[in-house]
Amino acid sequence: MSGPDTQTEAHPGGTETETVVVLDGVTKRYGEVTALDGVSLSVRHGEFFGILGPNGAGKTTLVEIVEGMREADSGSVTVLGRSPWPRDTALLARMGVQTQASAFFARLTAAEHLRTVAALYGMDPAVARTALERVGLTAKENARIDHLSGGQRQRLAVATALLNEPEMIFLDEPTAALDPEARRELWDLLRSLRSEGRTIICTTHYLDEAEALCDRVAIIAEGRLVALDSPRNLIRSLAAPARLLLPAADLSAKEALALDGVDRATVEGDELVIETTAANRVLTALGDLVDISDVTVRTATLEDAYLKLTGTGSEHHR
Ligand SMILES: Nc1ncnc2c1ncn2[C@@H]1O[C@H](COP(=O)(O)OP(=O)(O)OP(=O)(O)O)[C@@H](O)[C@H]1O
Repeated sequence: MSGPDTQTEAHPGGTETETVVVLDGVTKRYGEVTALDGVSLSVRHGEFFGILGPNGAGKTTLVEIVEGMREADSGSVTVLGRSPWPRDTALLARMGVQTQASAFFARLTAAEHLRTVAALYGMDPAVARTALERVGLTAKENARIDHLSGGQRQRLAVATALLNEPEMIFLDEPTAALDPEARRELWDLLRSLRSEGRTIICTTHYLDEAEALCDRVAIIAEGRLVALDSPRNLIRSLAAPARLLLPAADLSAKEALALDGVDRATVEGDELVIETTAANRVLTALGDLVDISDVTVRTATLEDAYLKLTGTGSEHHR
């Protein structure tokens, strides 16, 4: 369905996808600092779109311009077919912005907090109940916010973005400071929001999160868009090698290097680390030489791609 508020984008396969956000040459300066430097990108309807980048890269500035909270110095911005600046209340009603957990009314209960936020935005306070149900917090509706766990508080933060049943949701580091179990539970919730057909724009510092959730990821460094693709394509386009790990006692680096397809072989502690872009071929060859159950395969991750693109860190981490 292509309504009057959306634009369509032709794809090589011939299909057309609705585009809900279009940025063209967006630049933003704060005095001497160029926070965004000619960023052009588009976000498709219904996608989970990640924005990644080192601290100070310009992510918040980018999201705030899309939300209509900041004005770009130059370039054009279209959201759901409209300009977000100057603030457009009809557009705001179609967006949900996750409030930061630190912005909560800490002494209120979860339900009171949501009713207060709803009232602030002129919504019926009854929407609080639906939002609490949606994030699985009904049992905690009467619990004070300062008595909630970190995961419950983050769910409440997501609930604030759902009060107006928005078409687009903006999330800002939704799983910051959560333990692994709480993160995974929140990921399930976020996936279910996406499966309802909502478009989600999410900043994160966690590469595993982007890999697990995002359809596409924009990587921003020093105000510029350095990559935009699916996590899988980003990993593939950089041809980051897979690493095969096995006990150093099983095979020497020299023997490994003699195998077809091995790019590098180094001993790290008591492990032999083999790098290859032909993991299947090398594994087959290793099967004749060592007990294959001793071999651990680590395929390239978004983190490999990210470190290469942003020029930070070591390429040889695991
Ligand atoms: N209101 C402001 N006034 C002046 N400089 C600002 C302002 N907001 C951001 N900046 C600067 O603009 C640049 C981009 O900041 P921004 O907050 O957009 O980055 P970010 O990628 O969101 O960073 P982080 O991951 O640390 O939140 C930084 O150099 C920052 O110091």
